[in-house]
Amino acid sequence: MDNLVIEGGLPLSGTIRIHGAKNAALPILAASLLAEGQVKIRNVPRLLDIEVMLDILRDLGCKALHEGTVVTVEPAAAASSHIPETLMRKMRSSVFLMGPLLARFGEAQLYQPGGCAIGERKIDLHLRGLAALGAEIREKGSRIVCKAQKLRGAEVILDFPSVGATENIMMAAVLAQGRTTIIGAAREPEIQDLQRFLNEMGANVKGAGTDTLIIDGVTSLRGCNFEVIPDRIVTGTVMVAAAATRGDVTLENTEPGHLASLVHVLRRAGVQIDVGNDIIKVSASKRPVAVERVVTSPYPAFPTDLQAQVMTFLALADGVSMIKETIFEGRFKHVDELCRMGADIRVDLNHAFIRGVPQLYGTTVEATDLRAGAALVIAGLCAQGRTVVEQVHHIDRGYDRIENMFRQIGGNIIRETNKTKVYS
Ligand SMILES: CC(=O)N[C@H]1[C@@H](OP(=O)(O)OP(=O)(O)OC[C@H]2O[C@@H](n3ccc(=O)[nH]c3=O)[C@H](O)[C@@H]2O)O[C@H](CO)[C@@H](O)[C@@H]1O
Ligand SMILES: C=C(OP(=O)(O)O)C(=O)O
Repeated sequence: MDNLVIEGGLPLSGTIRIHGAKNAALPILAASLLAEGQVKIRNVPRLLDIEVMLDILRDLGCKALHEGTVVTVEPAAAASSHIPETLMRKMRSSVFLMGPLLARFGEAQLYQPGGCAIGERKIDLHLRGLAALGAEIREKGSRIVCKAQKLRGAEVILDFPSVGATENIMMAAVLAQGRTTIIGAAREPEIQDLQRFLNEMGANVKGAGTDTLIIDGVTSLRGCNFEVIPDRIVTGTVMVAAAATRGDVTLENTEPGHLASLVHVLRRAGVQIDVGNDIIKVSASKRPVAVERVVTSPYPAFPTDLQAQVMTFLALADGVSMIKETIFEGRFKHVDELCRMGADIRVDLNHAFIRGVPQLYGTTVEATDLRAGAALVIAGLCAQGRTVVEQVHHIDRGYDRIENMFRQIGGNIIRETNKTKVYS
C-alpha cells in the first residue's frame, strides 16, 4: 500500500504541462470497439482506470497497447461480448462498454460496475436509453444481459443529464438503424470529445455541447487517429493547489474555456488568473476571501469533481463559505479528514459550511475517493508540518503520479511504497 508524504508550507511555482483527460479517454477507448480498423489515440494519460479499460478490451479479444501516451487498439480481433465481474467491479467506467458491445455484437453480458463510493450511482438511465433503442435487458443480481437483433434509432429523453448515460446511448446509436435524438443530454466537454472521435471514425453525430444530440446511424465505422483533450479536472486541481499555497504557476496544454466556473470562483476569492490560448497562469500572494456560495451542477456549472479541492482552498479563506453538492449524495467524505488537519467545516445534508482558518496542520489522513484524495494532497501542501495521505490507489485512478506533478512545481511530496521512498 502506497502513502504520499508531504512537507507542507511551500508556495508552488513554475510551469507544468497537463495530461490528457481520463473522462474523455475512457469512453473513447470503449468506443474504439466499434471500429473495423486500427484506432490510434494520443494524449492518453497513464492512469489505473485507463489500464483497467485496456485490460477489459484485451479480455474481449482486442489488441491494445499503451506506449508513452499513445494507445493503439486493434478492435477487429474482439470475439467476446462478456465482461467478467472482477473487471467490471474495478471501476465505474467499465459500464461504457455496454453500448459498444451491444452495437457490435448485438449482445452485452456484464455486471454492475464498481467505482468510488461517492453515492449510489445507479445505471437506470443507461439501461432505459438502450432499451429505447430496442435492447432487451435482463438483470439478475448484479448480472446484466442486454440483447438486440438490430438497434433502431429512437427518441431518448434523459430525466437528468447523466454524462455516462449520454455517452453509452451515443455509442450504441452510431450503428443503429435510423435517427436517434437524445433530449436532455449532458453537455460536458468530454461528450464533445466523444462526438469528435465517433465522427472521425465515420459516424454522424451532431449537437454535442447542447442538450440535444442527433445521431444518424451508419453501417460501419473505420479506424482513426485521434488526440484526447486536456484533463480539465487535473487542470483545476493544479490551479486550486497553486492558489491555496499562494504560489505562482503556469499551466500548459489546457482548455481555459472548460474551466470558466472555477476561474470565476477563484477570482472572487482574490486569486489572479490570466488566460491565454492554451495557457492558464495562477498567482496568489495573500489569504483568499471566503466565497459565499459554490454549487456543483452539470456543465457548464461548477464541477462536482473539483468540489473537494475547492473546499480545501476555502478552508483557508478569510470568512465563511458555503458549498452545495447537488450531483453525488456521498461526496463530503473529505470533510472529516480536513477537520482532522484543523479545518472548521460543518455539514448539513448536501451543504458544507466552511469557516476559514488561518492554518492547517499535517497529520495522517485517508483518501476515501479520487478527488477527496486530491483535496487532501492540496491540504498537505498548504499545511504546517508533515501530512501522510493513505489509500493512494484512489488518487492513481485520475492523476498520473500526482507526487511527480506537484514536485515539478516545487511541492515537497514523495511516495512511500512498502516503506521505500520513491522520488521519480
Ligand atoms: C468517467 C466519467 O466521465 N466520470 C464522470 C461522470 O460520471 P457519471 O457518468 O457516472 O456521472 P453521471 O452524470 O451519470 O451521474 C450524475 C448523477 O446522476 C445519477 N445517475 C446517473 C446515471 C443513471 O443511470 N442514473 C442516475 O441516477 C448518479 O447517481 C449521479 O447522482 O460524470 C460525473 C458528473 O459530472 C463526474 O463526477 C465523473 O467524474
Ligand atoms: C468520480 C470520478 O470518476 P468516475 O466516474 O470514474 O468514478 C472522477 O473522475 O472524479
